[in-house]
Amino acid sequence: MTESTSASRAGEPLLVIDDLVVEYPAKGFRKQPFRALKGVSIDIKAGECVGLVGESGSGKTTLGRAVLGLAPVTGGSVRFKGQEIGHLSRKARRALSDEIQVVFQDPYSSLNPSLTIEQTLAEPLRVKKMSAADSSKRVRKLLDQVGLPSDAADRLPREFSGGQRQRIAIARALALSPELIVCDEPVSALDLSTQARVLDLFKDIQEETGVAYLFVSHDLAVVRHLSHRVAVMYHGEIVEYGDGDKVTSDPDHPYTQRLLLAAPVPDPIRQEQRRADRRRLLESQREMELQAGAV
Ligand SMILES: Nc1ncnc2c1ncn2[C@@H]1O[C@H](COP(=O)(O)OP(=O)(O)OP(=O)(O)O)[C@@H](O)[C@H]1O
Repeated sequence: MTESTSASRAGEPLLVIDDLVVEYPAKGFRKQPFRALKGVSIDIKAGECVGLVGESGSGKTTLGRAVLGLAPVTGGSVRFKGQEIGHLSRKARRALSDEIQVVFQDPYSSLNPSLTIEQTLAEPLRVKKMSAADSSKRVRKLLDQVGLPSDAADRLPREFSGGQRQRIAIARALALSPELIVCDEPVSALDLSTQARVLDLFKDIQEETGVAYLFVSHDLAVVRHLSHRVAVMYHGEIVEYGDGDKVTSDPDHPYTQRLLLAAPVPDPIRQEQRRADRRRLLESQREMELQAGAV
């Protein structure tokens, strides 16, 4: 970090994304670069969970990748603790991995099938030159933190269910005590009851460690569970951003209202009411568009 950036940004949130533009280069049938993020601004404070919702293709994963220094940033900035991280070399990115970690969607492909759980969790510790005894202690502590028995250490990923594998992935992300974890749809591949338990685990871990999350999901109900603030993304732009309860229960933007009404609810009568509300909302939006001559 340069002195000038750290001094001039004193007191700013942990992560500040400011007017971020990401463009994927032209390739194959695409003759022009594709602008996946069109001037996105959000911030995350230490210990906070910011949920990022939007439909498939809206740019959520691209934003998560930008925070990990893995997206082709062409404008704006991503600052972590005052340091610009949008354009890091591979070496600088590796150094930052102590502080920013990631949990991916697929618990089946994100763990190396030939490594025991102990080897998986000890890998980042070994890179940090932790002694074998300390590493073994840390692995037991991590397993305990994510609710797995210590004898899980000697087993292989294939011996675990999807939910348990996601717990192992979370333990791996926690190994170096990061300050921020990018969670990219971490419960989408799990059944509903397992989702709820893993979401509770994310919440407990945040309370215990003070880690911050950028929590990406297409599902408003999922981000509602643990987000202090929620950002809604639509076609590469943030269309609504604010208090988590407000955005997920009484949103202002028509796109968020549509997302909310599209989310299934277990009660069939409420579900039918939602369908009717959704139809009315779509009709009134269509009318407004016609009046404005937009269609
Ligand atoms: N490597 C890439 N090269 C070119 N275009 C890409 C690349 N990755 C993503 N895109 C495009 O950028 C847009 C945003 O994709 P992104 O994966 O960020 O969306 P998303 O909201 O995370 O969707 P999903 O939930 O389906 O993963 C999409 O139109 C996608 O096709």
